[in-house]
Amino acid sequence: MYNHTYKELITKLQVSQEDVDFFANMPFARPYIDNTSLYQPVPFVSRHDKGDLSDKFFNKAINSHDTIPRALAFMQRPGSLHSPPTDENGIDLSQGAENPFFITFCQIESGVNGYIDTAHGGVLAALFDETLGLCAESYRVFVSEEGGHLLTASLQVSYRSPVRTPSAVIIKTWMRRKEGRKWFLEAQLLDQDGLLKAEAKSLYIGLKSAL
Ligand SMILES: CCCCCCCCCC(=O)SCCNC(=O)CCNC(=O)[C@H](O)C(C)(C)COP(=O)(O)OP(=O)(O)OC[C@H]1O[C@@H](n2cnc3c(N)ncnc32)[C@H](O)[C@@H]1OP(=O)(O)O
Repeated sequence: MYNHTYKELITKLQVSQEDVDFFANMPFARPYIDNTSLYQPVPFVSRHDKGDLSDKFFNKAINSHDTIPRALAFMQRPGSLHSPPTDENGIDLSQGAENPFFITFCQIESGVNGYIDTAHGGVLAALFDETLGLCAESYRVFVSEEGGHLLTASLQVSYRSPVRTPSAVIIKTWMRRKEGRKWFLEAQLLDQDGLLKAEAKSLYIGLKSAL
């Protein structure tokens, strides 16, 4: 999977100041970038070239001026999240659409179009999968402190309204519940005006042994 652990990568890689400055000009992103925010910018690990053949889809194929030139990730500041409150079904009550655990902002250009001026649904599914995967990995590392990599077992996307290009979007992701090796997560993709564009539900499964 990687020659480094996710914890090493998210701790050591740098957040691009250019990406922060780019999204800081957008009103819908500013509350997350503000110093008083409950969120902190974290490296979008899969956008970084690690000198090997991992993450090529995100750090090369869709990392160009006419595809997805900018992507910026945020995570809830760790601290109050250990042993988060759960209900009788194991649902994490500390997270949801109003208080997602992991967020990404993406600038989407016409190089990922399907129809004219419209982002391809497969690319939106990939953005969901990656952000949900990073959410699950970050939760695993910083909250539940468990070992073992997670793989996508299923991803269900509901497309509510076309995503126009070029445009900037926010993808909010959160942990729903955990059952043994099975991690259930949810997500929303919204435009700059806060309109819901797509929703997703995913299942990640912790590997029994290393890849
Ligand atoms: C590190 C930073 C990067 C983070 C971002 C990453 C995001 C992108 C991640 C990916 O895109 S990964 C690539 C796409 N995914 C794959 O290639 C996974 C291919 N599938 C597999 O390798 C295996 O099917 C898998 C590891 C997911 C599960 O195999 P296991 O042998 O470990 O599972 P097992 O068959 O023992 O099932 C365990 C439980 O999960 C359930 N399950 C397994 N697959 C399922 C499925 N597809 N849908 C629903 N349930 C499923 C299964 O029923 C069972 O439930 P119960 O415990 O309740 O009985």
